Amino acid sequence: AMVSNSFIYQADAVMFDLEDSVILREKDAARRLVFHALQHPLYRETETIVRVNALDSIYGLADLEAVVRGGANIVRLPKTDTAQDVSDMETEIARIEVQCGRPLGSTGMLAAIESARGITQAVQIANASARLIGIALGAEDYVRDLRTERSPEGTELLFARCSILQAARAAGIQAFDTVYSQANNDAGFLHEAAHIKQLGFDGKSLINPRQIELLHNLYAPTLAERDHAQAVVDAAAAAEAEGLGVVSLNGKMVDSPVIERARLVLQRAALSGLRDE
Ligand SMILES: CC(=O)SCCNC(=O)CCNC(=O)[C@H](O)C(C)(C)COP(=O)(O)OP(=O)(O)OC[C@H]1O[C@@H](n2cnc3c(N)ncnc32)[C@H](O)[C@@H]1OP(=O)(O)O
Ligand SMILES: O=C([O-])CC(=O)C(=O)O
Ligand SMILES: [Mg+2]
Repeated sequence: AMVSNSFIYQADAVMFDLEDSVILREKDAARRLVFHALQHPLYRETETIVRVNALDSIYGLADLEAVVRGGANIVRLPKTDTAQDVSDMETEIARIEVQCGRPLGSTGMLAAIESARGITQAVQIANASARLIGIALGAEDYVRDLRTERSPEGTELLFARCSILQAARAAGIQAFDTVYSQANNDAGFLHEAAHIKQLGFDGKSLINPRQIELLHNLYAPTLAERDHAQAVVDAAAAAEAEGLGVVSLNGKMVDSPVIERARLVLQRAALSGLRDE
């Protein structure tokens, strides 16, 4: 049921999971279901990501064949520990693209880091392939590896989150935060989401449709913020036309970091709309 209607919820992307939310005896059925969903006309307008099983499992290669042939936009690698994991997956994706006649390089990749070993390798992982659109944290597996559990403050995840952000930004790709597992705890979700937005993450994996609007609303600027950003971008354009590097807007200096931030606000307004004051 979820596969047949998840496009209606207006998430930024829909991620089908073949890995840890699918029990072993359903792996083949799930793969077939996802293969067909990817080709359904109703998913054409949606960015599709599929989390496949790792290549060193007995399901990984079959998953990848179905997902690339089905035309997924992005393959999510679970439990990425090394840059080699990314390269191995990329080699197989390229082979399948050629074999099935898809343009070489058309399938993107997103590497989830879910272990202490992976976090130590975050920089190498983030630079392992030109196909990588981003890297992500998988916190449930990560805290298991650390021998702790998740807390509301997320102290135990701070090092991993900062490592992922640093590595992603240095590589020029996106950084995505992990799931918040309590689907009915809106306050807890919002607390964590505000924290990861402040750290600099581009977004977050969600497990339940109720979390979509909460996250969009958090990332969406207010009308005042959007208008201010527009004024900054307009002032910058006027300054550039006059050959000036720095300009003042209502007495405040507007230079290139301020302009970049204003562009991000406008981008988020376009993606997520506006939130109430
Ligand atoms: C550690 C990890 O690996 S996490 C990543 C893998 N796991 C997942 O992705 C889990 C996906 N999410 C879920 O299975 C469920 O949302 C749960 C188990 C967390 C909560 O289940 P429920 O309490 O039954 O969900 P809820 O009652 O809110 O569902 C409401 C509606 O949303 C739909 N829905 C719920 N979750 C999703 C989802 N992730 N994607 C699409 N639709 C969904 C339900 O089918 C239901 O639709 P309906 O009203 O048409 O019947
Ligand atoms: O990647 C995620 O956010 C979900 C996951 O597998 C984990 O937390 O271990
Ligand atoms: Mg995991």
